Amino acid sequence: MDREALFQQIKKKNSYLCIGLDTDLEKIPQHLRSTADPIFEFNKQIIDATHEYCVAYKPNIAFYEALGPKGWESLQKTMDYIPKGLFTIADAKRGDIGNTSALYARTFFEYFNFDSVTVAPYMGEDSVKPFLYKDKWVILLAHTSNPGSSDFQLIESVVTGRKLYEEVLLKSQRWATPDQLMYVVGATQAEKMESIRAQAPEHFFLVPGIGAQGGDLKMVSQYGMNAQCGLLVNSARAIIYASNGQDFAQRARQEAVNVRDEMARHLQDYYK
Ligand SMILES: O=C(O)c1cc(=O)[nH]c(=O)n1[C@@H]1O[C@H](COP(=O)(O)O)[C@@H](O)[C@H]1O
Repeated sequence: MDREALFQQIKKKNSYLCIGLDTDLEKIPQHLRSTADPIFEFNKQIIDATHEYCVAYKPNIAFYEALGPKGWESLQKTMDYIPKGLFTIADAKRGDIGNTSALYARTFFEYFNFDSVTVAPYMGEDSVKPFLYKDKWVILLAHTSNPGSSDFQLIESVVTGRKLYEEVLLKSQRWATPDQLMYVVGATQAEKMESIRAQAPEHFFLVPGIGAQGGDLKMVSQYGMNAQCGLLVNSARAIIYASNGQDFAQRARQEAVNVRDEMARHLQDYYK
């Protein structure tokens, strides 16, 4: 899916919500656990209940690979089930020497047919470039949402005066256009959103960290939006585990509607 098509989806649905399919056997409702494929059954019902209110789904690969071959099978079935027109993100945080990255890219783009994959920039250009496929996206970690993000990402270069995440933003823009490259910017970094947006004015940002991690959707939207929206804001646990009873899908839908309604207001404010 290209940038314009993504923007059209956002406008059509009045939403830039990405739902994280971080599906954990320990957390899904009891009544699903005896089904043949509880992970897929859960995802299927979540997708049915929420797909009208979001523009993207992001399965975090850890939840699937932890289950071995059965987990990969649940992932494949989930990918086949996600309706056409929704953007898909393999949250795999990969990146290795070139020939290995090329195989990771093949896994997620060719085998599973994801639109995008999250990639760690630490190993540099030759580890990222194999993920640059026609009509696919690299989503590069820039400033992440977790407490440890300050360990390395905020280290300032004595040569350039820039922080490491700022170097990532600056240098990687030479590797790919905003039609192929997005950045991960944590919602918990909302106070830096304005300056990050200034450093990457055109790119889409994948913004995880609202909901369970307490990030601020209003600030993210106010400072992060650009002319093509430029935001995919992710929420996983707060939506998919809104209830662990029989009503889990209905409650997930209600949470998704609530986030969508707030997003619709932010879009209206920006484009008025
Ligand atoms: O790349 C990511 O998606 C990601 C980057 C980041 O900085 N922080 C972050 O939480 N994530 C992912 O986003 C999801 C957040 O889930 P919730 O906190 O449950 O909404 C998890 O799958 C994380 O792995």
